[in-house]
Amino acid sequence: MKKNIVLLPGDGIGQEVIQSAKQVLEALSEEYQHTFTYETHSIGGSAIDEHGTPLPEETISACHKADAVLLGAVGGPKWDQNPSHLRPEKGLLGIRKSLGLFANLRPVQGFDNLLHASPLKEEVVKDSDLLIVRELTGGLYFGTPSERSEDGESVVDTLAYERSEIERIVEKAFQAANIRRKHLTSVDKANVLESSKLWREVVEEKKADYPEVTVEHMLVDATAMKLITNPTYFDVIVTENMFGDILSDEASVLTGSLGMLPSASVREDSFGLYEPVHGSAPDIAGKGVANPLAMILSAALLLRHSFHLESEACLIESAVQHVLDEGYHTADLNIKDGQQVGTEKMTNLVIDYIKSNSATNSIMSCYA
Ligand SMILES: NC(=O)C1=CN([C@@H]2O[C@H](COP(=O)(O)OP(=O)(O)OC[C@H]3O[C@@H](n4cnc5c(N)ncnc54)[C@H](O)[C@@H]3O)[C@@H](O)[C@H]2O)C=CC1
Ligand SMILES: CC(C)CC(=O)C(=O)O
Ligand SMILES: [Mg+2]
Repeated sequence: MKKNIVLLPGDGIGQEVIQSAKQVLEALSEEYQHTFTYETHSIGGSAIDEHGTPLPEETISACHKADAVLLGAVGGPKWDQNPSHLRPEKGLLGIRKSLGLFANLRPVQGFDNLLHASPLKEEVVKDSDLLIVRELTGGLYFGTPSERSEDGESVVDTLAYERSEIERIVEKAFQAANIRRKHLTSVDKANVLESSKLWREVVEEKKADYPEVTVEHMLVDATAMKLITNPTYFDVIVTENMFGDILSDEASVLTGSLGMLPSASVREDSFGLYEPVHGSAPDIAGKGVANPLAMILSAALLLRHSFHLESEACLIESAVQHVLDEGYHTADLNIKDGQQVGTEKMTNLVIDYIKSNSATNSIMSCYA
């Protein structure tokens, strides 16, 4: 298979973990004789430094031509205080919007050997396996006006949705629930927000199309509590952009680290931009200690969703599981036993497993 992948390393540890994902893809494509070509473009703070804008035209145009995109992370203290039109986040929000990536799929699946890495009790975390379907191109992060008054004394942000935007994300969530455990939790704040009332209406309308899926509505504050007290309760969660952003960082606690959560930002066709849930982690950037597994698992999602390479995706996931089972872990994972390794060593361990198991590829673990 011949495919062109655009790499957007971004800032901080984005620059480090994207190299890990690329190396894993290179090893895998060699084993399976695929021809993947890579083009690297800038986004975020590093793009401001190089081009004076967080989202250069050439980055946008390369992404539109690509078969899939891998993104590291953007932002950092150097740029975060800039005027809003220069904020690196505009670069990330901008590329998601430009590519029409309205759905962000965030699978949260614990690995057996990381049960102790979570600060939560093992019996609470065990068997948690959920999917957060986050609306990605609307809601509070995109609504206008979003500004500060001239005197600086008042501010406004806007949470706006069109019915059609809610319909398409809710449809995605029903589809996902239908092929998983058929339990959909729609999360909102309908006791306060108009947008949530319309959201509920749409979910209620759509459920007739999926009679086998059990649907419920849950307020976001209660969901935040239940997510860490009874995570196995959840199968698929669908929610507004900012709620999904916050709940997924919270859900990462179930897996032991934010460095373990991959994501796929997708639309109706098979194109996608794949990005870890975490940010640029300026506190550890440049030290060679970042956990590359969220980024590597995002590459697995790319292979599965955009290229339909299920065996290859599963091999990456099996490799991650195997390396963790062997006791290797990066510093973010609070594990007493086992061996702590840096980004490069962790990446090489994953690659070693891929190289020695591509012929037999016993599928040990796959995200739905
Ligand atoms: N998708 C993106 O590009 C995102 C960008 N950001 C940006 O990243 C910058 C830093 O934001 P923070 O709030 O600190 O969030 P963050 O996700 O970068 O880091 C939060 C904490 O988790 C740790 N962490 C995150 N990923 C890790 C990994 N792979 N391995 C080991 N430890 C990891 C960090 O060291 C830090 O202690 C800001 O500029 C923010 O705007 C934040 C979230 C998402
Ligand atoms: C710019 C932010 C919305 C990035 C972020 O935190 C995320 O997408 O998870
Ligand atoms: Mg986030």
